[in-house]
Formats: sequence, C-alpha cells, structure tokens
Amino acid sequence: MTLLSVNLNKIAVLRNSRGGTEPDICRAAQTCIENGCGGITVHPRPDMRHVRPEDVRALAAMLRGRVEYNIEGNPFAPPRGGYPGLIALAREVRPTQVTLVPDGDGQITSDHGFDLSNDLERLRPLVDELNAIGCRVSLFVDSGPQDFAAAKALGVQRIEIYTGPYAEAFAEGEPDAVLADCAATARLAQQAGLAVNAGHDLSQANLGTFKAAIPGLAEVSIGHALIGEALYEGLASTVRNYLQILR
Ligand SMILES: CC(=O)[C@@H](O)[C@H](O)COP(=O)(O)O
Ligand SMILES: NCC(=O)COP(=O)(O)O
Repeated sequence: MTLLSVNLNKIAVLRNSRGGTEPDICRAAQTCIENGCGGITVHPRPDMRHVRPEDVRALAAMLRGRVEYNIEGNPFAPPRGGYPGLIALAREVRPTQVTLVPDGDGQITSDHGFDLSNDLERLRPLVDELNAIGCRVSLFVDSGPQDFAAAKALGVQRIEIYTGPYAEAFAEGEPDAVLADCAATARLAQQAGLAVNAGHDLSQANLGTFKAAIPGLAEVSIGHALIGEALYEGLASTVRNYLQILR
C-alpha cells in the first residue's frame, strides 16, 4: 500500500495571510490522522511564507509515533539558495524522513530535482548527519536516468520523483510518455535498492493513473490540490477519497 503523507504548507499560508493561529495546523493534522493518512509533510522555506520552525516543532510534538513525519527543503545556505536551518530542525525534532529539495529562494514552489552527477558530493555530509540522527533520507529528483546506485552508496534510502511534469501532461490529456519516464525512473531506483516516493501537483484526478503505473510506490506527499479540494468536500472526506484511490 502507498502511504499518503498530507502536506500542510497551504494551511500555514492561509493562517499567515492574517497572522494569528487560524486555521490551526495541528488541528488539520489531527483530522488527517483520524481519517487514515499515514504521514504529515511540511516544507519550510527561507521566506517563512509556509510552515515556520515553531510549526515544525508543534507538529513533531503531536505526531510523535502516530504517523510518519516528513520534512522537506533545501538545506544549503545562500548564495546557493535554501534554508540552512533545515538540518538543525531535523536534529531537534527527529522526523521519520527528510526529503532534500534543491529549491532556489525565489521559487514560488519546487520545480526541479537534484542532478545526482553534480550534487551528490555536497549532499554527502548532510546525508551522513541525517542518517546519524536516525532520519530516513529521500532526494527529490526529476524523472529520468540517474546514478541511483551512487545515491544508495552514499546512504540515501529513497528518491521522490517530481511529478509536476506528469500532472501537466495529464491535464493536457497526454500523460503516457511522462508516465513511462516516471515508471522507468522508479524501476531504476528500485533496482539500485532505493524506495520510491512521488509528489508535486498530484490530485484526485491524476493520482490513480500514476499509482497504477508505478509498482511498489512507497509514498505520495500531496498538499496543494488536496487542501484546495478540501475547501469543497471537507478535509476529512478528501483524505478518505485519496486513501480510496491508493488502495
Ligand atoms: C517538494 C515538493 O514538490 C513540495 O514540497 C512542494 O514544494 C510543496 O508545494 P508548496 O511548498 O508550494 O506548497
Ligand atoms: N513533495 C510534494 C509535496 O509535499 C506536495 O506537493 P503539492 O501537492 O503541494 O504540489
């Protein structure tokens, strides 16, 4: 079964638009858990427009041991972009998984993954540290062939396939080529001993087709569409709908 990790960034965006505490990110997490999600994802960014360090801590305190906790982000300090506090936060709250993402500071959202041929050496000390504190490490990657064996040798346990291009192709009614590319990527990673996650712009419309094409898909993290759909259907029933698709 593929684990559903609900990304709560958009709850924080709504709250931050007014300041204050509503909508409450821990209450949203509680609803997701009560309705069967297997994980909660957050992605702090340097501009603090989404979840903030205090949210990461509050969620850690309420989630501990109940469902998986996945913290995403770019751990590198400027000028390469990123949120240098990410590793310190991971050290503090010990999430189940840290997903490293090569976001630039100006990006509205994540739009590309690591190039393992260039990035692995600078990732090495971070992967070592995250493994030492007991966090599973996942690397956000574009679909396509990469040296997954080298990532495995570095101590990485998973990749997360960036599914933005798949979602776009699906919306245009022509998902087959991108889907085949994602499936080939997943196979290569699995053959190298890595488990495969996926995320970005997955939705109730496009998730079933994706899941059917990727045997052994370990986890999907979904936020933007899920929180948007929850405005119409309610968060509880939206989470249940996603779980139905993932069965
Ligand atoms: C890595 C990834 O694809 C997600 O973390 C994505 O960045 C979440 O989207 P927002 O942070 O824009 O809500
Ligand atoms: N890792 C992807 C994620 O957490 C959610 O992405 P999105 O559904 O908000 O596009």
